[in-house]
Amino acid sequence: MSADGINLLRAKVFDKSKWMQLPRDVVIGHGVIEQIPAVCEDLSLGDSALVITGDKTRDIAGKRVEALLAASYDVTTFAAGGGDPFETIKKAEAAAAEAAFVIGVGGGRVIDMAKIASYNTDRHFISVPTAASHDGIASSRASVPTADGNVSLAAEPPVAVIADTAVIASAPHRLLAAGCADIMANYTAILDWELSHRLRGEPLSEYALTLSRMTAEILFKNADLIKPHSEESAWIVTKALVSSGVAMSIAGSSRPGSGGEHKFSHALDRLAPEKGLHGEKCGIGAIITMYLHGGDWRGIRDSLKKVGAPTTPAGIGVDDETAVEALLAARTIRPERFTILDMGLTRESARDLVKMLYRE
Ligand SMILES: NC(=O)C1=CN([C@@H]2O[C@H](COP(=O)(O)OP(=O)(O)OC[C@H]3O[C@@H](n4cnc5c(N)ncnc54)[C@H](OP(=O)(O)O)[C@@H]3O)[C@@H](O)[C@H]2O)C=CC1
Ligand SMILES: O=C(CO)COP(=O)(O)O
Ligand SMILES: [Zn+2]
Repeated sequence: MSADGINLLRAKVFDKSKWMQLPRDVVIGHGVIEQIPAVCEDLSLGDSALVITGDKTRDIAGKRVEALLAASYDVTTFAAGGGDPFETIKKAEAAAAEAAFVIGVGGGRVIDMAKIASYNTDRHFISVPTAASHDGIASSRASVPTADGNVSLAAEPPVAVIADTAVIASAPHRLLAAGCADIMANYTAILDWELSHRLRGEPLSEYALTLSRMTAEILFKNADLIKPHSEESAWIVTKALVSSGVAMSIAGSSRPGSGGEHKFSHALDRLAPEKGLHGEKCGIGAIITMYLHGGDWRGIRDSLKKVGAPTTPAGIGVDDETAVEALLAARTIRPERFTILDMGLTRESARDLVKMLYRE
């Protein structure tokens, strides 16, 4: 099924896509997963819950969420495994239609699936991230891969975020570092947005832009504090990811957090599907787009190194020529989203950039 098809699945009573919807309860800390029943009660969400969770994350936290809710709610589980994402979303929607509210327990893919299923069935959605790997934790957008590159769809923002730092700190450090990289990419995303505003008259939200930049700045300043398997680090990064997601909800688009570096990442999703995490690819892309903007690309590279994120295509097992292809293909993904990569990049200049900027 296509991205257009998925929008047709939605038969809403009213259109909330232009509303600024933000989470009401944000609970971040050690052991807070145990507070899920209290949060559900606080929000009076109804008496039946659908838990959407992943293959690995079900054991990590999904089963615990099911057990905690079972005492007071009718609980059904939907396993969001692999396969065609739109087919899986369609099945998740059928399950969501039978429940009063939806809980997504997992990484970015699972959370996006849960928020689309919630949006298309008008159900409240609770976000329970098992990793601080992406800034979709609290946003009103969902990113779904298609043959033409990722599409960014309007989706249900979480009415609550419950982020247990004990769970998040136990995840492989690579996931946390990817979350840092996804946020550092905000720097170049907003430069692209400003460029498009100046050159093309694209509307700009000062609030969303400022929040996105401030979030990146705070993380940038705290990069030395980000350590593997530390709950303090999990707390710092998760708060930043929530804040970045709120910027997207304010803007009503992913513009504050997604520019040319994200298009590069989406191009790699197609050209080298099994290589690298979303945030890792965005961080690597941001080094080049920051250089092209004439900004502090070394600062981005050094901060990525500090938090333990890769800084070269080789760092995620991608060869230089594939990175060149991805830079060129990036422009064809969501061409309406103007970025620095639309400013005259050639194959020759892409090769020079990859050679110059991706030396260790
Ligand atoms: N909506 C938005 O605004 C945004 C959306 N995104 C989207 O998010 C996705 C990227 O998210 P990301 O989390 O990097 O990737 P995934 O959701 O694909 O997760 C990566 C892997 O990590 C596993 N995992 C998650 N938590 C843990 C844990 N605690 N311990 C061990 N393994 C764990 C997952 O398991 P499992 O198999 O259970 O899933 C999966 O195998 C992309 O699809 C991207 O487009 C990114 C940024 C913003
Ligand atoms: O990843 C995002 C922000 O970090 C948003 O995703 P898109 O690039 O698909 O809009
Ligand atoms: Zn991202």
